[in-house]
Amino acid sequence: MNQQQLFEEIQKKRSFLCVGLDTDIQKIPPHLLETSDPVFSFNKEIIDATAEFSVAYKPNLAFYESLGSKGLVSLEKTVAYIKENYPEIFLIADAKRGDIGNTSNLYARAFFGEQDFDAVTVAPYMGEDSVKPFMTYPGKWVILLALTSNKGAFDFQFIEDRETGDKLFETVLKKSQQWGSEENLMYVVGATKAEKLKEIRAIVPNHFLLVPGVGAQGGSLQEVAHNGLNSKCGLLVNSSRGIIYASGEVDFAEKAKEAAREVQQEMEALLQEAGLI
Ligand SMILES: O=C(O)c1cc(=O)[nH]c(=O)n1[C@@H]1O[C@H](COP(=O)(O)O)[C@@H](O)[C@H]1O
Repeated sequence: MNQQQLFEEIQKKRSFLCVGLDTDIQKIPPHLLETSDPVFSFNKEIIDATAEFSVAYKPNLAFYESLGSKGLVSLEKTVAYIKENYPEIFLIADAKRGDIGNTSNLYARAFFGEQDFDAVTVAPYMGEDSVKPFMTYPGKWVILLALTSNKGAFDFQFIEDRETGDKLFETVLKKSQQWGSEENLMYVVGATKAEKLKEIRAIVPNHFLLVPGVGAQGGSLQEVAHNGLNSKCGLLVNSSRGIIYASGEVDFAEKAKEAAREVQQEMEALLQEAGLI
């Protein structure tokens, strides 16, 4: 999927919501535990309930890998289900990968060759040769960690370069633009750091940003949109727990739908206000 197609989906659905499929077996409603694949059963119902309000899904690999081979089967079935039933939806593997080039090549093959993800989250720490292998697949995207939503973001990401005065996350944004373009590179910016989005937009005016941290982590969608929207929306805002665990009972899918609709309606108003729909 290219940038224009993603923007058109956003306009069509009047939403830039990414639903995080962080499916924790310990939080799945008890009645689903009797099915042969509780994680997939949960995901399928969540997807069917929220697809009309979301333009992207983001399974976080930790939730699947932690279940061993069974979890990987649930993930594969989830990917296949989305691709078959909702092919217009942008599918992100939240894996935060990155290693020496030879190894990154195989990570890239895992997500883009073996599985049919549209994008994968990548850590920039090991530099250019660790990131570029993910960019060799046409139509596929790298989503590079820039300024993350967690407290630990302050450990390294704000360290200033003595020569340029740039903070580390600014260096990541600037340097990585030599590796890819706005057609294959997005950045993660946490919603909890929304006040930084204006400065970030000055460096990357046209790139899409994946913004996690609204909902359970308390980031403000309004602030994210006011500081981060660009002429093609340029934002995918993720909420995981705030949507998929809106209820832990038999009505979980219905409640997830309501939660997704609520966010979509707020997004629609923000898109209208910005003249994007
Ligand atoms: O790369 C990410 O998606 C990510 C980056 C970041 O800075 N902060 C962050 O929360 N995430 C992920 O986004 C999701 C947030 O989940 P909720 O807090 O439940 O909405 C989790 O899957 C996190 O691993």
